[in-house]
Amino acid sequence: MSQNAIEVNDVSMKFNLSREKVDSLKDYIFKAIKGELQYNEFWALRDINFSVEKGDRVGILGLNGAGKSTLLKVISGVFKPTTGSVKKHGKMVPLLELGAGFEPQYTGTENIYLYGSMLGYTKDFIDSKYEEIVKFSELQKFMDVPVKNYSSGMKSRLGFSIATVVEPQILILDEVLSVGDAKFRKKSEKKIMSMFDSGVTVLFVSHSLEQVMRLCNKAMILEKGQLLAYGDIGPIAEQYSQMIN
Ligand SMILES: Nc1ncnc2c1ncn2[C@@H]1O[C@H](COP(=O)(O)OP(=O)(O)OP(=O)(O)O)[C@@H](O)[C@H]1O
Repeated sequence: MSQNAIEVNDVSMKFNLSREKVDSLKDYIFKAIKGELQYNEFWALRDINFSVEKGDRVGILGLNGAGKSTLLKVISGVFKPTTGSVKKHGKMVPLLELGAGFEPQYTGTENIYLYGSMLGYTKDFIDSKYEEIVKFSELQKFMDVPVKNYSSGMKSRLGFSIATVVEPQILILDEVLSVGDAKFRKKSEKKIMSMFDSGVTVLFVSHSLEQVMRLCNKAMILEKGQLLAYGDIGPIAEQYSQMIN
C-alpha cells in the first residue's frame, strides 16, 4: 500500500490566451473556421513534482496568479494537465468554487439533489443527509426559493454544507474557509477541523499565512507556475513571510 495520498508527476498546464480583437461572435467563428485565430501560449504551471503523504495537511502559498487554483483544479480532475500526471489514493472531495454548479432557476432543495449527484452522491445518500445539510446551511426558510434569489454568501453556505456532508480521505480546499459571514466562517472552520481530526489528507489554498500555520503541518510556495519550495510548515512559512515583506 502506498503511503502517498497524492502524487504529482511532471505536471505542466498551458492556456491559450486569444490575441485577437474580435468584434462579434460571427467574426470569431469565421476566424476560427479559417484557422486565423492567434493565441499566446501561457504556462500557468511548469514541471511540478511532489507527493503528499497520507494524513499530511499541506498549505499552498503564493501571490495572485502563481497557479494555486490551477494546481488544485488539475489535482481534482477539473483540468487535464497539458503534460504529466496525477495519482490519487483515496476518496477525494474538492471544495473549489462552491455552488458554481447550481442551477439558478431551481430551488435550494432541488439544487441539493442536483449538486449532490454532481459530487457523486446517490439519491438514497442525499435523502439520508438532507436534514443535516439544510440544518448546517441555516437556510431552512429558503429551501423552496430559487437559488437565483440567494445572495452569494447563501449560495456558498449551501455549497459548503452539501460538499462537506461526506467523510473524504482527501480534502481539497480553495479559499473556502472565507465563505459566508463571520459566524458561518467560524462554523465552517470548526467543521473542517473535525475532518482534520479524523486523519484526512488536505491540500489547502489560503491567502492567510496565519491560517495556513494554524491548520497545516507542511506547505509549498508557488511562484509564476513553478514550485519554489516544499517542506515542513516552519521553514516554509518563514521563507514566505520574507517574500511578502
Ligand atoms: N481558464 C483559464 N484560461 C486562461 N488563463 C487562465 C485560466 N485559469 C487560470 N489562468 C491563468 O493562470 C494563472 C494562474 O491562475 P490561478 O487562478 O491558478 O492563480 P492563483 O495562484 O490561484 O491566484 P489567486 O491568488 O489570484 O487566486 C493566471 O495568470 C491566470 O490568469
